[in-house]
Amino acid sequence: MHPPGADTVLVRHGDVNTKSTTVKRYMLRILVENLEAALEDRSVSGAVDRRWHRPLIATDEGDVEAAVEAAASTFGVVSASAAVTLEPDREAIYDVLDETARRHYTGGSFALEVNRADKQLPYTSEDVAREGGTVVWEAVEDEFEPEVDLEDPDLTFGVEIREEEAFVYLDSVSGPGGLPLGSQEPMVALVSGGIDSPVAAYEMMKRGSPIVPVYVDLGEYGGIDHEARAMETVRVLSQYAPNFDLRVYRVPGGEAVATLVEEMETGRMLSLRRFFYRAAERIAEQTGASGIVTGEAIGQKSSQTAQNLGVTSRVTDLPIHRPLLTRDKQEIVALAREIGTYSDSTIDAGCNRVAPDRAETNAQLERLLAVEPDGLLERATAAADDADLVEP
Ligand SMILES: Nc1ncnc2c1ncn2[C@@H]1O[C@H](COP(=O)(O)OP(=O)(O)OP(=O)(O)O)[C@@H](O)[C@H]1O
Repeated sequence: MHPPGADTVLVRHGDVNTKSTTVKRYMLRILVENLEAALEDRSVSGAVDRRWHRPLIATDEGDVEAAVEAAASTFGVVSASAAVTLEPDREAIYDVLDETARRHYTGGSFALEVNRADKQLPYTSEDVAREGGTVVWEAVEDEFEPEVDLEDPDLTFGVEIREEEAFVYLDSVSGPGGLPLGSQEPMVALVSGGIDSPVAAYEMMKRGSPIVPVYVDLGEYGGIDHEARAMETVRVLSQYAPNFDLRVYRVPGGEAVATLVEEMETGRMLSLRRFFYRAAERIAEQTGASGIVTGEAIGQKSSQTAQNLGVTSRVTDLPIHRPLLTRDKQEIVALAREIGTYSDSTIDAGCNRVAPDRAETNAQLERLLAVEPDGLLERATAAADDADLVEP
C-alpha cells in the first residue's frame, strides 16, 4: 500500500549508522551497489541515489512496490517504504495526506509519524503531526468514525521532511537488517541442505560475509535428493546476493564415507566432521575465505555435544563459526521459514544411514585418532581439490 503517485523508496539502515564516517561511507557504497543489483535482478526500474546518508530509490508508481521488496531483501536494510516526493512545504504535505487518506483509510485508528531532519524549518514535527492529523480526520470523517491511536494504530501516515524535499508514505516493510553483503570477508559455508546449515549461511551473509558454499557429496549414502536439496537452498540464498557468485563447490566424499562406515564404529560421525572441516579449510585457502560456517547447534545431535565440538574443531586452524550454536530448533525452523529455505530443506533426501548405532558423546582426540582410518584428512584435501563448481 502506498500513497497515490509514490515515486520513491525510502531505505533505512541500522547498524551502518553506528559506524564512523569513513566506515559508513564504505558500507553505504556497498549497500548502493547491492540495491542496484537487487533491482536489476528483478527487472525493476529504479535509480539508487545516496543523499543525506540514506539511500533513496527513484522509480515510478508501477514499480514502486517491487522496488520496496527488492530493498527489503537486501542485507543492511532495516526497512523500506514507498513514498511520494514533494517540496518541504506544509500545504503540499497536507494535500498528499488528504488524498492518501481518501484513497487508503478504511476505518479504524490512525496515527501520524513525522520526522524532520532540517531543524531550520519554521515549524516543528509536532506542528505537522497535529495539523496533518486534522487533515486526515477531516478527509474521512463524513464516511467513517476515525480514531487517533498513537500506540497501536491500524494505519500510520509517515512524513519525513528533509532540507530540499519531503516524503509521505504509509507502510514500512521490514528488511533483514545486518550489514551490507560484501562489507566483511568471505566465509566457506558447509551446506548440507538440511534445515540448519542454510540458515547458518544466511546469518553470516546478514553480517556482511559473502559465502562460498561447499556441499560434500556422500555418494551412495547421500540419497537421490540429497544434493538437490542442498542446491535448492543455496539457490534461495543466492536471491539475497544477486551480485555475488554462489556457485557450490561439490566435494566428492562418497569413497571416504564408505571407508568410514566400513572401518570405523565409535566416533565415525566425528571423523566425518573432521573430513568436512578439512575439505572446507582447503577451499577457504583457495578462495581467500577467512572462516568456516556450519549449522551446528550445541547439543542438537550427539555429534554436537560441547565436548565433541571441542574435539572436532581442532582439525583446522581456521575459526569455525556456528551462528546457530545457542538456538533452539523451533527458532531455527521459524528462521528457515522466514528466509524461504524451509520447504526445500524438508524434501525427503532418502539418505542411507551413516551414523553408527552407538553415538559417541564424549570424544577424546587421542582415542579418536587411534581408530580413524589412515589418511582421512589427506583424502579430504584431495577431494576438495577435485571439487567441481555447480550452478545452484
Ligand atoms: N553433506 C554435507 N555437505 C556439506 N556440509 C555438511 C554436510 N553434512 C553436514 N554438513 C555440515 O555439518 C553440519 C552438521 O551436520 P549435521 O549432520 O547435523 O547436518 P544435517 O542435519 O544433515 O543438516 P543441517 O545441519 O543443515 O540441518 C551441518 O550443519 C553442515 O554445516
